[in-house]
This record gives sequence, structure tokens and C-alpha cells, in this order.
Amino acid sequence: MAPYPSSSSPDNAPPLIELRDVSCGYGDRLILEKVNLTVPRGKVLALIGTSGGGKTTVLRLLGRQIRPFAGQVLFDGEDIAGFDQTRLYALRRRMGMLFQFGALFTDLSVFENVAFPLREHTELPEAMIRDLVLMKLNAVGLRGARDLMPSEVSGGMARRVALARAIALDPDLVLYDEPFAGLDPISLGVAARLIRDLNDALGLTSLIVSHDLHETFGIADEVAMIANGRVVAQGKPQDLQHSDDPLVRQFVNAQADGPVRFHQPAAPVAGDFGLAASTGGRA
Ligand SMILES: Nc1ncnc2c1ncn2[C@@H]1O[C@H](COP(=O)(O)OP(=O)(O)OP(=O)(O)O)[C@@H](O)[C@H]1O
Repeated sequence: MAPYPSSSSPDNAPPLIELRDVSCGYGDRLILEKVNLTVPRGKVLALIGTSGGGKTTVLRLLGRQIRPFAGQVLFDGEDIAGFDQTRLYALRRRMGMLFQFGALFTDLSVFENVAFPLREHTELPEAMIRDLVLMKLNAVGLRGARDLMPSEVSGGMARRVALARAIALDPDLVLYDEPFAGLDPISLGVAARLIRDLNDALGLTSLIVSHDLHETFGIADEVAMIANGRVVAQGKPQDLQHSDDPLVRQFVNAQADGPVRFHQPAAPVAGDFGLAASTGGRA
């Protein structure tokens, strides 16, 4: 796929998001260790890496669903750790989220799905809600589908409705977690192009977590790769494609063997399979 022209944000604009030396995890299990990551303003950044590497965890840090053990998560230059409930609410309003499979409300029409965040978070009059919803649906090519129910639209269309809903409140940042999962190649191409076009037309910043390297490399301004709890590379798609780093090469070339761990850390195999006796206690 031909690379898309980069968005109009100047390259020296301060980043919208920065993770500085962030370590975090669940319980006492460390998932990310001293991670540094920059999401440039106005750009599309793709976050790639092995399953279980911590990509979704990064999204949770940004919405402050979880807090780091150490380090800072900066949004627009401010550490979000100290935000009280009011500021946290305001922060989350500045983020649109599109999670795997979009999860539309099945008992609401396409129109009402997109209207939902506007009704929840604003006091706008009905006429304005209508105009905003139709504008967003038009942006994803589905103004004509406003009266359909989710059960009446295809998977690709449902994803686009979810995208219209994610941008309903005109966020600064849109977080996509596996936006292409389960789509056929044509719908996938449409969804990818839409993410890029909306980013540029609406002046958004987009962070995409995806395993679909072909599509994400085609639309991203930058790609960051997470492996073994760290960001091991961040750069332009072509930089990662031609990287000499063995970790990056293993992932980008889909090689089973290499420095990326296949096994989650675990106790020795012998203990789990009752082999201790037959191996004389060796693992
Ligand atoms: N709520 C949780 N409680 C405990 N452990 C969790 C929780 N959420 C995720 N984990 C663990 O944290 C690690 C990172 O998970 P995360 O979902 O961030 O990875 P990922 O890179 O997004 O994976 P995938 O590509 O498979 O979606 C995994 O080992 C996972 O088992």
C-alpha cells in the first residue's frame, strides 16, 4: 500500500502523550518496565508487539483505568496521576475509544448509538444532536444507514458506526484496540483508510493497537513495538521494516524463533507435569 501523506501537524509540535519511565503491572506482576513512549500530536501511531506484551495495558494507563507503579503518564504535558475526578472525567471526554468489535448497543438504532455519548455527556438541544450525529455518520459513509438496527448492518459497517460514536464528542485522541479484528480484507482496507482520513480531516491524534502489520504500517506515521515489557523500537514504518534489531526483525518478519519470548514466565515444567520423580527432581 502506498504510504499516506502525513497529517498537517508540524513535526516540532509538543507530543500529545508521553510515557516517561513507566513501570506498571497487575498485582505484583510487572508487565511494563521503564517504558518510554511518545504519541506525536496530530499523527497516527501504531502500537505493535506480541500477544500479552502490554499494548492494551498502555491504553488503560492513558485512560487512568490503571496507574503506574513508577514513572509518569503525561497528557498534553500534564501528569494525569494527580487528576481529581472532575479532571479525570474531562480527560476521558477528550479520548474516543474504539475497542475490538465495536460493541454497539444492540437495542439502539445506528443513529441512537452515535447519539448516545452526546446525550450522556452534553446538554445539547435535539436539533444539534441530530446534526452532529448525521455529520459523524456522513464522515464514515453511513448517513443513509441511520435508521438501521445493529443486527441489520454488516461487521464492517458496525465498525464504522462504532468509529462515528468514538468521534461523536470531537475527541483530541482516539484509541483503537484491534480495530481490524474479524474484518474481511476489503472492509479492513476501508476501515484503515477511514482511520487515517478522519485523523487528518478532524485534526485528531490516533493510537492504534493492532496485529495487522500490513494495514497499520500502511497508514501509521510512526510505529512503536512493545516486547518483553519494553518499547524496543519507535520510528517510521519503513525504519522498522528495515530495522537490524533482532527483536523487530523477528516480529515484522513473523519468525517463530528469536529474542521475543514464546513462553510466559512460569515455574519449571517438571512441577506442573509431575515429572519431578521420574527425572530425579530435575526440571
Ligand atoms: N486485569 C488484569 N489482571 C491481571 N493481569 C492482566 C490483566 N489484564 C492483562 N493482564 C496481563 O497483562 C499482560 C499484558 O496484557 P495486555 O492485554 O496489555 O497485552 P496485549 O499486548 O494487549 O495482548 P494482546 O495482543 O493479546 O491483546 C498479559 O500477560 C495479561 O495476562
